[in-house]
Amino acid sequence: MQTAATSTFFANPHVKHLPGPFLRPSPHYGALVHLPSFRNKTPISIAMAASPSPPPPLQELTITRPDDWHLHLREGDVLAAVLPHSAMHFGRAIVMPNLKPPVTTTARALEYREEILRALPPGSNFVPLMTLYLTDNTSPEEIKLAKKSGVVFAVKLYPSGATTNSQDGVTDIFGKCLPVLEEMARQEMPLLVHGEVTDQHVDTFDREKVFIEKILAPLVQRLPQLKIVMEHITTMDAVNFVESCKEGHVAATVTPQHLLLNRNALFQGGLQPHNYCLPVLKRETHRQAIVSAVTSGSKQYFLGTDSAPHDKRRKECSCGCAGIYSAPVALSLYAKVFEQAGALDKLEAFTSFNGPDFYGLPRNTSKIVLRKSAWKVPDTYSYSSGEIVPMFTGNTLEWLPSDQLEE
Ligand SMILES: NC(=O)N[C@@H](CC(=O)O)C(=O)O
Ligand SMILES: [Zn+2]
Ligand SMILES: [Zn+2]
Repeated sequence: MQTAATSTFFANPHVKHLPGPFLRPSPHYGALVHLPSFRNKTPISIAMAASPSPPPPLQELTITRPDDWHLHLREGDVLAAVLPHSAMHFGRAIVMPNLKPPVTTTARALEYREEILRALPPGSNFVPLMTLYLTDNTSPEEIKLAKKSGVVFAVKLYPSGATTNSQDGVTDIFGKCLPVLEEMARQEMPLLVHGEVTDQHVDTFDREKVFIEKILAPLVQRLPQLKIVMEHITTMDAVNFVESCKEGHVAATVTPQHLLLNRNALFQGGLQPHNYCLPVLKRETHRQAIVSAVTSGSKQYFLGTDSAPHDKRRKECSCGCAGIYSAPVALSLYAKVFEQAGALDKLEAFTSFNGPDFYGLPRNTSKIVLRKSAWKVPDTYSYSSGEIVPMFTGNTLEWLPSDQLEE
């Protein structure tokens, strides 16, 4: 048992009564399930435990193929290792630009896009949606180029020092970036925000709330036409802020960890580096506010895993880095959250409609199936220079996503 939240992880008072034409018995329960093998890219089989008797109702859920609106793919051997996990189930992903060095120009975004396309498994239709990393020196001209390229879909604001590879980020948004932001508003290029202040005097757990007060609220006032996505929201304050803004202008992505875990998960039985991400997990009341918000059916929230792979050695050390690798488990976990809230009928809008609608992109036309079928998360995924530990490592999850259905 890894976290506080897992104690209720499989308790599910709603599932027997779920309505909806998309739910039907699955013939696959209790069979061998196929999981991707990281090392050799061929499927491996994991034998599942026999179901207790009487077995629970068997179900499957068919939804429009989801997209991931916040994803870290990295480069080189890590990219090659993690990309298949996203490409298997997601149609598109907004790819974060916080590489070393960061993706600050359209020319670099085009190169990075090519590298991603080359690393895709054969036959994959996955589409990377590229982003630029905003700096104090980004020019309005660069925004025009980005828009014209047709492959850059957003610009990312990292307050300098706020998170992984943010040292080249913005030091003074109002002092240095207003002309660029005005150009983005003109070009309808969304601003994606890591919403935390970096002032060391501000308590870590308050950094999102203070960012909203000091930066985000004044920014929305100043540039009401700029589309803004508050990424990976973690607090009730963020929910209240998003909902105080106009639908279609301000939205938020939500990660599986901020829906399923509270800050106890960082300390459960000892320090848990694989539950450490930024913004850091918050107290239970905040988690509940976020769950209520995303399961309400509001169009202002959409799926963004913030899947952020780091080598095991860089997580399990004296100064571990921030980021949770969730790509292989994210869809199972989102389904779990909506199921626990009795809101599985709202899952598809969150995973597959609200994101493209906000970005002004078409929704995917193909479908995927989520089967109510237990599967075990691998302990680690090996790659050529190390290992990556996934979220909920070694745990058994339900809602196994299956391959693409015909269009
Ligand atoms: N979320 C994280 O904890 N880490 C992300 C950066 C980010 O999204 O802030 C990473 O790139 O590792
Ligand atoms: Zn971030
Ligand atoms: Zn991120």
